[in-house]
Amino acid sequence: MAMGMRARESVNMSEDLTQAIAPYATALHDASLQSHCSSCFHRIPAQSPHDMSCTMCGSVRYCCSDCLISDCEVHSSSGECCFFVKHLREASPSTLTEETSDIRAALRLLYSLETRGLVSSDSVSSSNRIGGLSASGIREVLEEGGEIAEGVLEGSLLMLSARKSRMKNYVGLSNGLTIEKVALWAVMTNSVEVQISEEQSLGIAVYGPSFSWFNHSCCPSASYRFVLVPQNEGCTSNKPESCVVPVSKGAAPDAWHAWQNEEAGFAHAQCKYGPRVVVRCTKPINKGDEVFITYIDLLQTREARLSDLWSKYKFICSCERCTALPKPYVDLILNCDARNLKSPHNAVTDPAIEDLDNNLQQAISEYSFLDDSKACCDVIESMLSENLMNDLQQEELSPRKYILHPLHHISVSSFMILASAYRCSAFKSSTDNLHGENCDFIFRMTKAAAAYSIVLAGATHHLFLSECSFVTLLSHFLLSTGQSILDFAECIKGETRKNMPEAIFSFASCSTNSAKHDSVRYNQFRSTCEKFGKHLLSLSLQCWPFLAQGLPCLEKIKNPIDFSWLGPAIFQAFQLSEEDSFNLSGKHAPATLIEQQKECILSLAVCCITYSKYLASICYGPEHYLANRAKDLLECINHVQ
Ligand SMILES: C[S@@+](CC[C@H](N)C(=O)[O-])C[C@H]1O[C@@H](n2cnc3c(N)ncnc32)[C@H](O)[C@@H]1O
Repeated sequence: MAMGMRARESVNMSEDLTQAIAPYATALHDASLQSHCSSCFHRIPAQSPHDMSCTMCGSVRYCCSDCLISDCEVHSSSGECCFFVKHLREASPSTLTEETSDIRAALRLLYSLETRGLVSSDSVSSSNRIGGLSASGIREVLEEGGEIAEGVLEGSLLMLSARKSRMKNYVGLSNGLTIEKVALWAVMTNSVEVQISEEQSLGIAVYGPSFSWFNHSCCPSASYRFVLVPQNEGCTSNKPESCVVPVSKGAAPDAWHAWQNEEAGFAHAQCKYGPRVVVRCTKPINKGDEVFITYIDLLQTREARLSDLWSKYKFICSCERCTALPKPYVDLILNCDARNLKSPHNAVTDPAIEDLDNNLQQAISEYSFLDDSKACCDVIESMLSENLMNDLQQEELSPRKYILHPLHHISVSSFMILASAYRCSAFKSSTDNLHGENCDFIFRMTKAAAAYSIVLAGATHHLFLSECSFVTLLSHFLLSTGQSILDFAECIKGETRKNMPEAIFSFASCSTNSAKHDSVRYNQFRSTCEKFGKHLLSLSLQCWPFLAQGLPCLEKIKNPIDFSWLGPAIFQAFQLSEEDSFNLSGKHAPATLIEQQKECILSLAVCCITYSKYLASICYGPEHYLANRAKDLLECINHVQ
């Protein structure tokens, strides 16, 4: 038996499908515990006169007395407070570095459900559900063993020990399951990362059926965003009617009971201040169709997506994208050797790709654990120099084992890491550069960051034109591309331009007033995206040779926005003018920095940011942090001009 959500009526893209849903339980990540309020998730200002912390464990902080009062019962009675005290006292130094938000959210969830009488051991045993939330896959994960199973076993023991002092009686289930294991697994498979700014996610939240019953698809029709309740204002629910209703594949009396409970306001009573989630439609949806969100990164091959979903959730995805035959264009292209670009349908997966993937993973871990961005860039660039195609004609004869092209998943992931690592190097260097000795180094790092982020955004845009669920990723990448190009424009601003004729965009965009009924017609959306694409293309034609110069891997890429130079099997996105086609042949644009190119670099930044703002308003609404950040950047540019 499984639950899902379907549309009550036909919905256009860019409409909110749900009201702001309050969480069942939340937990800040360990890294945010000292900087953010454990109740409302707002940042606690330095030296705030209202700031308070738990006097028992000292591990959670609150921004004001209202937040403390609303959270202290669940913090202490769930066992979270005791968990902090015991965990900090008894844990070995190695386990202290492990993230504990899953365990704390599970303690809180269990306490909230138990106090509402929503947990009975019989129903948990028979339905693999707790408080209406699915815990399906728990038997498989424990039988299979491995890291995740160990996490569930160890975490549930810590939960048990934290709850013991307050528990009236121990609840065991059949087959060695305990209520703690089920609650922890339910958190692992139903919780979402709470992201409210471009910084790292703050923590996790578990919502009731009205959010947790949305199933996954690799070509989803909806996205979600978080809304923090304004400080000191409890959330009053004046709820507009939701556009989705549950659908049950089989009889599910317990699940329906939980649904009715949530409808009656259980969650609001529990988490007065916690982050709300809103689901929004990113594609037109017909009445009665199931609505899907995504649980994973969509820019992966089918094999990687299936493996991700199996290891984290224990299900095999059978969505449209995973089962389509022949495979969809994006999946063919993400996974084929450059020599097979002419007939990607016939390509077979070469085992040599695993070595490249391992190299990449190794470089990523060096970057994230050792914070060594230089070593990371060296490893990835040397892999790309060896394996990224030079010229398609010659590659056909090449005896090399595997040849990458710029739309291959290894290349796209490499661009993503390089864009971030170069930006980080430039940033570190500029903060150390008080006397201006590193100017040349900073210039090179900033230019590399801008160039790699343009090709990342260009490759994602190309894939998005044939699979529009990449829209959310594209809006994020375009914003960071715009920011990287702006950093570079700042570096070369010596003789700043006076005007930017290419930067004036007059495309339809979302209204900035309401989040609910901003619906956009799909055809209008497609044509706006194509216009933005053409702008990106014409600007990149002028400045790409200069940006890629000195970066051997990028010099192989003739144009980072339109990839038709890769051959006729590559989906051609734009109707190119003769002049553009001539420029794309790579024989034309100069590789030195001339005045016109400087203008064009800034215009490219403006175009990326404006495009990102448009897409973010569609996916998340005009008040989302992404759209707001884009607005701020555009205002800043206008101000400087
Ligand atoms: C957040 S819940 C979604 C609602 C769930 N179907 C239920 O019955 O409550 C996540 C769980 O739903 C199941 N699920 C979600 N998407 C699925 C899909 N596309 N195919 C099969 N199972 C899926 C998995 O068991 C997953 O762990």
